[in-house]
Amino acid sequence: MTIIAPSLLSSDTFQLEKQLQEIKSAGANYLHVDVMDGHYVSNINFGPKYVKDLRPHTDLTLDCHVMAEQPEAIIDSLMEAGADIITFHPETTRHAYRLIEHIHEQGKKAGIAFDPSVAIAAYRDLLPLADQVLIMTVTPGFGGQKFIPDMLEKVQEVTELKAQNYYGYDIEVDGGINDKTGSQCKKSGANVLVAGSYVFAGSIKENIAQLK
Ligand SMILES: O=C(CO)[C@@H](O)[C@H](O)COP(=O)(O)O
Repeated sequence: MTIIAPSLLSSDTFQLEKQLQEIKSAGANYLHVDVMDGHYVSNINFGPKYVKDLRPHTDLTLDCHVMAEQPEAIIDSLMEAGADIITFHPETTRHAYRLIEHIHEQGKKAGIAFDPSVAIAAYRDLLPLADQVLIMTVTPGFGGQKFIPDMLEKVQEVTELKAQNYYGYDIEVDGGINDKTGSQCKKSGANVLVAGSYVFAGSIKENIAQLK
């Protein structure tokens, strides 16, 4: 089954309640929430307060992608606010292994995210612990960017490592995902598709059906 994770970044804040219902009835599974700090990436958007406010309005899995330096400073607040999955970039913290353990101790799922410039080999030792591996298919920071086809090799690499070692992680892709690139990613092994601009432009129902 393909898990569909519409990205909150592309939603219309003033239509959010309606759009949350639309994505849910169209079959979305997660709501992907980008948490940015203006340092690791140059954009700033949602934080723990937003996640806390959002939580009573949706039963979709809140899939928080933390794009921040020293993610340990914000992760506890996100988990307390109701985040279900916390994914961070391992190069942003000194003790990534410990941080995954800490997320698990709070009963949450932990993901590791790979910027297009970061090799899987650099964080190979984290793979057995991860519930989710996020392959960024654009440089993180903004919605509406063009998919980087070379990242399909990275998706294949984590797919092979998963099969060879019986790892349990989901493989998520994020950035420039639409019906065509989503299909390529699925063929390469991805089972979680994050999509922002594609889902929220036009008919949410049809767009999610295409992704599925
Ligand atoms: O993490 C990010 C951007 O850094 C994403 O989650 C975007 O929100 C994806 O937007 P589209 O590329 O699908 O428009």
